[in-house]
Amino acid sequence: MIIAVDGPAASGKGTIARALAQHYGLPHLDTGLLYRAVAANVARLELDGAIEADAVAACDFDEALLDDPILRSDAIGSLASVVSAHPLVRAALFHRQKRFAYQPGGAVLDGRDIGTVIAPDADAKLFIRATPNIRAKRRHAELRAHGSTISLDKVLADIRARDLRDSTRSNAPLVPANDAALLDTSFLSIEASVQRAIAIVEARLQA
Ligand SMILES: Nc1ncnc2c1ncn2[C@@H]1O[C@H](COP(=O)(O)OP(=O)(O)OP(=O)(O)O)[C@@H](O)[C@H]1O
Ligand SMILES: Nc1ccn([C@@H]2O[C@H](COP(=O)(O)O)[C@@H](O)[C@H]2O)c(=O)n1
Repeated sequence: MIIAVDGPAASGKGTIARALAQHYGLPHLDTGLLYRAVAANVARLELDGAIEADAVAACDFDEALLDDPILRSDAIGSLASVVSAHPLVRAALFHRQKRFAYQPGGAVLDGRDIGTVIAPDADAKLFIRATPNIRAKRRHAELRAHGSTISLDKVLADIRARDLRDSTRSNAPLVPANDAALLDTSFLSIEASVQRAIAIVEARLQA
């Protein structure tokens, strides 16, 4: 079974995807981490992420980078959204994601284009939403808990900029797949969001 979980920054898709993976005993891939690793590599090599050739040169990153806490920073999230707009960067990461999705037994993937591009025939597709203000508050609390001193206003501005960039790029934009179930977590607890997500998957499996 393949479960695709998409949605904008800090909507809760990763939290839900991890819980679904645990519930169904499936492996999980946070595809945003791959783009964040490219961004961190761009920064490390002092390249310009807005230049496609520079971003492509950073796609060959060390696997250990995926565990580096630097990937969780707000700045790397924003740079990831810049490098991810380049078609050749998306092409460089495409097969890895596809292989993960179509491995024997299935998988859960979360990102921006899982239901539309990576696994268009996924058994269940969820598109997770929450208001920008609520997403910013959640992400701000998370960053602060990890020692960041970033302001809530800056987090909100970055989330709005990222939403715009991710949803208006020409290649694999952030849009719900036609057959995705929409789940707004704005006024749901994590527990309630996960229960709704499981109910959606169950309904899809029985359809
Ligand atoms: N329903 C919820 N209620 C309160 N907090 C939540 C809820 N869902 C997620 N969170 C918290 O919000 C933050 C962002 O959630 P999460 O990392 O799952 O979002 P995401 O969409 O995967 O973000 P990213 O943009 O990094 O991919 C985390 O700190 C998480 O614990
Ligand atoms: N399937 C994906 C996943 C992510 N991106 C881009 O990466 C940025 C960081 O992603 P997070 O999920 O870790 O926030 C995101 O803003 C997207 O630009 C993507 O394009 N496709």
